[in-house]
Amino acid sequence: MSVDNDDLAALRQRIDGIDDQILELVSERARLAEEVARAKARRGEALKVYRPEREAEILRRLTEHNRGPLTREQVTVLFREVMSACRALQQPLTVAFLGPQGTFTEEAASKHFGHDAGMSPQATIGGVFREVESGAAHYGVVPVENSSEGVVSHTLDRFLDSELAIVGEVELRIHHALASHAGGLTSIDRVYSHQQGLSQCRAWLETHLPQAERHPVSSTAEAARLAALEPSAAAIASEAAAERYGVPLLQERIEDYHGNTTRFLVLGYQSPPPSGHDKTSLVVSSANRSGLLFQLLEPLARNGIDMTRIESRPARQRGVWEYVFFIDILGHAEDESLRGPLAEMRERASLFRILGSYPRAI
Ligand SMILES: O=C(O)C(=O)Cc1ccccc1
Repeated sequence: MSVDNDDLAALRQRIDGIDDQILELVSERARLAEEVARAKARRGEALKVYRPEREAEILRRLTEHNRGPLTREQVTVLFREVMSACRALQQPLTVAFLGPQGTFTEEAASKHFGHDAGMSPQATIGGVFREVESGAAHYGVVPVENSSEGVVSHTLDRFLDSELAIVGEVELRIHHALASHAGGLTSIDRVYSHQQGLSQCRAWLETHLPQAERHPVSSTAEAARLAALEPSAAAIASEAAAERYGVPLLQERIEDYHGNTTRFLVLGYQSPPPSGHDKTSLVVSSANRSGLLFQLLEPLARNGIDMTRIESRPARQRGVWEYVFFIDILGHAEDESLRGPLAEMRERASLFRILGSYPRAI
């Protein structure tokens, strides 16, 4: 054996030794999680397996301590999986998401909860809300806005008649692929995708598939499922969805904007306590008179509170040309700095509801 081979064998042996230590430590962490569950049971306390603020704190601390060579994202993925496996030992979580399998929402849900959560696909966004409202799922994940295309209005509208709270947010880079059994672009006569997928690839479609009809369907994965059945149809979906439904890829990365990102919300019953890096989502409305939106927002401006989003939607139950505003601000509703301004807004508004305070996406 050459010296080089001896060196390699020694390095591999060290790696084996480290793997044994990692396994030992991860097992110890898992045993502690089980211990917490037993201690809570003895005291008759409700077991709260998923604590978004605690998980966010852990990830923030670890990524701050990280000195490389693994990236911040890699460290986050590893530890999310460790936490997911430990949580599953305490109690299996069920997470409803906009399905079928292979949607971007499923990817967002796995990114957030890790692969040890039980995933429950729903055909519609409304179905995800219902599944959590009825208690059939512990949490739900739905798309809410895209960096280039704006809001998923159905998600916002659904909040107006739901008691659910926002307990977290997830951001995901989105790459779209065109998948089809057609031999080439010229033989495609229809394109299926979620409305957001069609919009995010509008310019590409106009250039490359001007002849094809656009068919919005309930999700990109549903589009891939349909394209698998029709040889002259194509789907705009993720590469993973195309693979799952057995549809060949014709073109990758067809999104019009580099950096295309979608934000998803995690739905649950109760917002978590402050993590130190939080966001708060509100829905507000006031009578339709000039200057009232300004008055509603003035306490935020006066107190230097950062607003990251404002979206207006028709307030259907309140009459024609009445609007509600969905507002995101930085901070937690329980933070001292937010309490006063929020109380002032509440006084000025005809409708005021805090949808949730939750850790900002990492
Ligand atoms: O249809 C999906 O896969 C979704 O999860 C909704 C969506 C569609 C397009 C971009 C991001 C999310």
